[in-house]
Amino acid sequence: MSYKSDIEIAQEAKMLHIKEIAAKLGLSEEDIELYGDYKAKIKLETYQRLMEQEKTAKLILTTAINPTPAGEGKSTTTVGLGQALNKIGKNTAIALREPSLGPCMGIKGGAAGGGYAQVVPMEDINLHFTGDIHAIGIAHNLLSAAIDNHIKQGNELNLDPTKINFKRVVDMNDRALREVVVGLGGTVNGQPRQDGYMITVASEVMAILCLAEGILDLKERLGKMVVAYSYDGEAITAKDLKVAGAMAALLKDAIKPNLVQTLENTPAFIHGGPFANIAHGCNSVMATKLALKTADYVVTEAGFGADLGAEKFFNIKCRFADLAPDAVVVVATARALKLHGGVSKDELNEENLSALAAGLENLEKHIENVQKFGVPLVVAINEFPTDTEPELSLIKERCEELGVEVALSQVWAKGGEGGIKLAEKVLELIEQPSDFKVLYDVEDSIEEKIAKIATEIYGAAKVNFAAQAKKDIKQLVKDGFDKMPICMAKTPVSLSDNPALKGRPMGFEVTVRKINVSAGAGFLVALTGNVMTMPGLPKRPAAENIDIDENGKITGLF
Ligand SMILES: Nc1ncnc2c1ncn2[C@@H]1O[C@H](COP(=O)(O)OP(=O)(O)O)[C@@H](O)[C@H]1O
Ligand SMILES: O=COP(=O)(O)O
Repeated sequence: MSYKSDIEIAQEAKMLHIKEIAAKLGLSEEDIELYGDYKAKIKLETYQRLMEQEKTAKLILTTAINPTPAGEGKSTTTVGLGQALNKIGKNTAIALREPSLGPCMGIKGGAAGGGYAQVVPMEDINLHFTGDIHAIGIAHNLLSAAIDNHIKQGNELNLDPTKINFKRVVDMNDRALREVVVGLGGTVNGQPRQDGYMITVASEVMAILCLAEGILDLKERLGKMVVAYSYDGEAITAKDLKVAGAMAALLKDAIKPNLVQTLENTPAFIHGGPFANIAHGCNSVMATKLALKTADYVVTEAGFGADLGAEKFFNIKCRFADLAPDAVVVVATARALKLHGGVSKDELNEENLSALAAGLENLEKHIENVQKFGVPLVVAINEFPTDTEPELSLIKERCEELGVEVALSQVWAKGGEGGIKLAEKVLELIEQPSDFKVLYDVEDSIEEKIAKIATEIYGAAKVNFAAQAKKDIKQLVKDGFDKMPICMAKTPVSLSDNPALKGRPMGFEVTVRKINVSAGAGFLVALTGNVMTMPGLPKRPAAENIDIDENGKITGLF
């Protein structure tokens, strides 16, 4: 059976003018800054005014099991559930992250949902959108330039060029930039040193934009960014380099959340785009709080599986922003469960009940993990065209055996109509008490916090700290940075730090090789495995399928 592509469906959308979408949320034309007819930013003064209101909506988080590289449908389910709730008369908004151009041009494709559950205009959203990620990149690279310029201009801060832990960024998957040498060409060009590039969404500036609540908070956080150490081991910050103000100025528009709509005209706040394997993987606090103040129900998502995005949503975003989710949707797919049951990537479309049954252990662990945070949950079986009835029934039956709510979600194929059963289950859950609690106390030691996440959420038997990680901990304690939440940098395809361990690995050990401080974001990043901060393009990049005609119509973007 042939299906319309995402972009074909999106280009047929009957969009309302963004003023009408804003009006659905009680926002007037004075509250928004138009970016054409279908995109807008919310003014900061509107944000401040709304934050003074008592009202707050019910908050639903969409997470998933450990995904295949293509993703299992969190964004799609978030959009579809938002559409379904509106279809049954609930005033609902969604809050998503904005796509990075790297995956768009690489393997993943867009992050605007899929099928009949997409945000639109998807070409704009997936390409430059309102320029936020470009602004984040240039603010980040201003700081990089300031570091090398400081060394060139006399190095008053006694900065040790071998202790710069701040790479440059670009919003593209470009493995050739992972390790570079800068400052070549003689002293006129500065002092040669090894450097490298990360993908922009891995920048701490992105995390800061997603956690800040206004310009002054943004500027203060930017100033706290630790970018290097002096020869006598003192932390050197963006404020020491005197560029925090300029960085904040470059972000004056990026800090404002974006408003667009879904295919069924559900309001969608899209703002910030950190990945969940190398950063905290959640859209901005400001966008989420705007949605909570203007709608009655808010559906938001966190990246990759519940061991990454959801864990960080609970332990970092909710902790900092004083949020308490009322329900969680755990997206599961037959294809990902078969992968966890041992099926190879190119056989995922064939029915395999024994592999599916084996792979269900991954879903079971994620169910247990979400339950540790005290929030009611429902499993959404995201139906793919290749799924068979026996496969879908097997997943449903296991959930029922576990005493867990479960609903078949057909939002990709049917839009909101395909999510009504899921929406009804979510509404039932929301009536139950939610006893949300974080997993650890920030006052615990760094080792204890990391061990808690690895053993409780991943199922690890033990955590090993490499020599460098132990050195990092000593420095972090000396600098007073040890009482912060932890942002684990780990592979998304396994509960463990080993991509090869599928299903529900047991008895494994997690090794933390390095720990960086994101002092502006307010968390520590614990690096495991060989997590890439600069992905590479695949053999056949998605970019090869993208084109534009003489009328500006884009094709091949998915
Ligand atoms: N039920 C489905 N059937 C077919 N394709 C789907 C379905 N759900 C999602 N997709 C596609 O899979 C990819 C990943 O979906 P997405 O919602 O972005 O996942 P995630 O947010 O978990 O990464 C997208 O290309 C999307 O169009
Ligand atoms: O950070 C990763 O996000 P997705 O799960 O949406 O790819």
